[in-house]
Amino acid sequence: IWKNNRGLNFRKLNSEWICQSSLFSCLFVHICTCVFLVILISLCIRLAAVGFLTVSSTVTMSAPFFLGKVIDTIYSTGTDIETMTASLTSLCIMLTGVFLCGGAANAARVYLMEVSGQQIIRNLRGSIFMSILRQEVAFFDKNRTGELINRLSADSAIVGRSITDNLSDGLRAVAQAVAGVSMMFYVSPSLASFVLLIVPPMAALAVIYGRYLRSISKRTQDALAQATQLAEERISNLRTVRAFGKELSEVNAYKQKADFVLSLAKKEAKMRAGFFGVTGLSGNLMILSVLYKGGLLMANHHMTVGELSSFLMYTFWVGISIAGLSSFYSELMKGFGAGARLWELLERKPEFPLDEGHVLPPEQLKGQLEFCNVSFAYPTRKEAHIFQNLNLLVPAGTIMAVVGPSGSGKSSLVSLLLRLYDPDSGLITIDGHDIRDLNPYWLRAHIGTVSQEPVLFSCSIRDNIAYGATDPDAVTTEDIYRAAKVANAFDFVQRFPKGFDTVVGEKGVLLSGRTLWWKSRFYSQISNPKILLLDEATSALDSENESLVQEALERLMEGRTVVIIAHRLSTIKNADTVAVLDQRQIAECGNPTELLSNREGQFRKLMEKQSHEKGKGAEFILEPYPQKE
Ligand SMILES: Nc1ncnc2c1ncn2[C@@H]1O[C@H](COP(=O)(O)OP(=O)(O)OP(=O)(O)O)[C@@H](O)[C@H]1O
Repeated sequence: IWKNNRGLNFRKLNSEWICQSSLFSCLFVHICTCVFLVILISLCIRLAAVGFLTVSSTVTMSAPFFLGKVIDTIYSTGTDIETMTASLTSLCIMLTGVFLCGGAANAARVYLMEVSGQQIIRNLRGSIFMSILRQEVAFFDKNRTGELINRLSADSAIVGRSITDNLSDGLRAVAQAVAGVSMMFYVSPSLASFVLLIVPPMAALAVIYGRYLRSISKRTQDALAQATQLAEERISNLRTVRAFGKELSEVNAYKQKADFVLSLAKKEAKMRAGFFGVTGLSGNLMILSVLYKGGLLMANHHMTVGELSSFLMYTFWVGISIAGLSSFYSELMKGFGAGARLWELLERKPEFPLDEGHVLPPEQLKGQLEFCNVSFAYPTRKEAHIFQNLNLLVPAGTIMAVVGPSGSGKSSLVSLLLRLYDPDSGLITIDGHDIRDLNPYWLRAHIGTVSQEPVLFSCSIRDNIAYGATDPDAVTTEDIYRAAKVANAFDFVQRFPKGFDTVVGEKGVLLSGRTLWWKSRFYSQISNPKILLLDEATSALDSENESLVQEALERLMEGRTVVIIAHRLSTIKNADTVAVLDQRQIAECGNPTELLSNREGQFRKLMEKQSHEKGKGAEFILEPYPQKE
């Protein structure tokens, strides 16, 4: 306002504007404060965890030094029982206090790391889920559901664990190894240099092992994703599996996939066993060499018994830390292996961004649809062209029926209009605007679809209906009842004991099959779209339901641009125009009665074929074909 209205008289600003702007600034400040606090708290949690880690590691690593002092006290005080008791008591009381602090710090560290680890996994899963849902439809043609679910659940858990709990344990092992080695040098530099000769060969072994583990972990997660993919597909299509009696062969197929996972796990186990065997052996060799060389140093009075004991304990601790480090390294490499695909998924930019850089058309939508020289092939089957230079115009407010043989591309037209795919060349426009320039959310909100395979989510019928609205929370019960009445389904749903609160099962199977799927999907046209795409809308209905739905459809089609994709005469009887799809183009387009009167025409032949299939003669088509008034 300051920039654009320099001549603005501030006295003229009304109090409502001032109230609103101060409300917005308050809200803005509140949001900023909340975000800042959340960041501060999570930072504090991590800092506190690191603090507790430092305290617990310092206490742990100082223990051998003080225990060595206790031993030396025992030796130096000789046989004077009273002095020894006094010295030992004070030393032990002091050390018990220190150890208590160390124990408490360790418990706090484990708790904090566990909590922040779970937070990281939650955030990771949220980001992956968002990244999956943002991808274009063609991505889901190439990547199967089961595989993606495996990435979301199993892979993210492995990656999360490897960078949280594991990282905390790894940091602790590093801190303790560094402190232990330093103390070993402090207690006896010559003994330390001798013992640590074993480290370089162990490090080389660890690098080789890490590389192997990383690649095998990637292969294992891929194999697991394939097994999950098979299971997901078969479980979600259980009725087909049961109908063909394929349970046993499917179990065998799954077992084969699981066997492959097992064989990879066995390879990993062999490698792990070898590595941990070698690290265990080297730990014992270190202890042995300490005793050997340390014994000699003691004999030459270069070391006291307390120093040797401290050194021995440090060697134990360093050994344990190295074992911890190798398991940290293994888990980290496993995490990297499992994470490779996750990063790909997180990094992947969808081919059509959901909302960036798009505009809303300035004027009110009328609903004219046009395909201009459209050529298209599915990204997974680039060689099979679905359309080549296809042209089609659907004037605003008219009803166009698209017919054609199976596989001619009728449903593909709908997919292109919804911008689930982009054409390879040519233009698709709505009111003259290229749909690629329009905001996809806006586009889909103004196009209502009733698809061949409508799906219900496993929640109440009420929630399923509200799902179609732009803001489901704003949908009132009256809106839901109205949508159901328009769809001729109000009485039908009210007959359920819980009415609109009836929870439907997976894919709506708790209700009476496909009839309800279709109807319920239809309720979701609650957003009152200007353009309706009906894909095989009534193909799954019995005659009673078909007439109910037909009646509802007729009511709904009023004043909208409608594209009906159907084979049936009954479903296209209201059409103003019929377009026949064949050979990747529109073969015929015109008034249905005129098209039917052409005996050599494609539409006539299609309809004749259908009426013969129904056991009726060709006359059937011409005689009762309803004339639109
Ligand atoms: N996602 C996809 N990926 C690759 N090919 C596809 C995809 N969807 C459909 N097809 C293929 O595109 C062609 C046209 O399919 P489409 O479903 O549009 O035809 P249709 O005329 O609606 O068929 P029907 O009447 O049998 O439903 C078919 O050969 C089909 O196998």
